This record gives sequence, C-alpha cells and structure tokens, in this order.
Amino acid sequence: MHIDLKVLDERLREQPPAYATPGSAGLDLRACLDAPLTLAPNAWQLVPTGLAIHLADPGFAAMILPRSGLGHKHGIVLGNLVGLIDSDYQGQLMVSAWNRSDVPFTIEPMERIAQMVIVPVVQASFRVVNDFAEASERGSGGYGSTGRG
Ligand SMILES: O=c1ccn([C@H]2C[C@H](O)[C@@H](COP(=O)(O)OP(=O)(O)OP(=O)(O)O)O2)c(=O)[nH]1
Ligand SMILES: [Mg+2]
Repeated sequence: MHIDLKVLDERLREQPPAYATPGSAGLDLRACLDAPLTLAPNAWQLVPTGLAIHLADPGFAAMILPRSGLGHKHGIVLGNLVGLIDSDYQGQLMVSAWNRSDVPFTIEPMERIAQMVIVPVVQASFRVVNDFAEASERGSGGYGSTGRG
C-alpha cells in the first residue's frame, strides 16, 4: 500500500521513516526536537514527529503506540494511551509522550519515541432496532462473566 507522506523536518531526509525489519508491523516515529526534552515524573508533552501522512482511504487508519522498550523499561508511554490517526488527517503526526515513571526521562532530539501501525478500518452503518434478531450465548454478560483465569 502506498501512502502520501510529507517530510516536515529536514533532518528526517537522512533518517526517513522505515520498517526496521522486513516483518515489522510498526514504523518508528522520531522526536523532532531542537533540544533534549526532560519529562518530569508524570509529566506529558506533545512531541512533533516531522511527518504528515494522508491515508485518504477511509478503509485505513494509523495507530500510534508506545515502543515496548521505552514503555516497559522507562515508563515512556502515550498521554492518550493510543493515538488514532484519521484517514482525512493531513496535519503533522504528534506524539503525546507521557512519563508514567517516578524518575525524570530525557528525550533526545530525533530519538525514536513511538511507533505507528497502519490498520484496516470498517466504517459501519447502523440500523436502529428495538430487539436483536437472535439471542446470543453471551447476551449482556461481561466484566468477567465467564470467570477468571
Ligand atoms: O496521538 C495522536 C492522536 C491524534 N492525532 C491527530 C490525528 C487525528 O486524526 C487527529 C484527531 O485525533 P482524535 O480524533 O483522536 O482527537 P479528538 O480529540 O477527537 O480531536 P478532533 O475533534 O479533531 O477529532 O489528531 C495525532 O497526531 N496524534
Ligand atoms: Mg476525533
């Protein structure tokens, strides 16, 4: 699949977005900062990525996810937990970097801070009904109704 991409930060011309391995699902996003950014414990800040994409097709979206190493070892995750990029969004991709740890963390300029996955999307149309045609086995059971473990 081809996606139109604008490079908004010239530094990315030397480090264009690329899948790290042939099987990678995610494309790492870099922090296009002019200076190191220190996030205090529990602080979060919007970080520019220097990229804009236009998916154009409503059958696709992009999701921004934490990198597992940064998230697990350093507590650097996303202030919105997951970023969802609409197919009609044309602005700069932004990462809400949240330091959920109890020690400061410094993001270096051009460091890979998050990753983006392109995903298929179904835009449903809804038919309003008073009752569902069939009763399912689950019904309205949830929140652990099938037991724990
Ligand atoms: O981590 C993110 C999340 C969103 N976006 C951009 C792309 C997305 O298409 C747009 C709107 O995101 P969303 O719909 O999640 O936010 P909203 O609070 O509902 O804003 P809006 O009213 O503009 O839809 O913001 C990012 O760049 N990074
Ligand atoms: Mg929205």
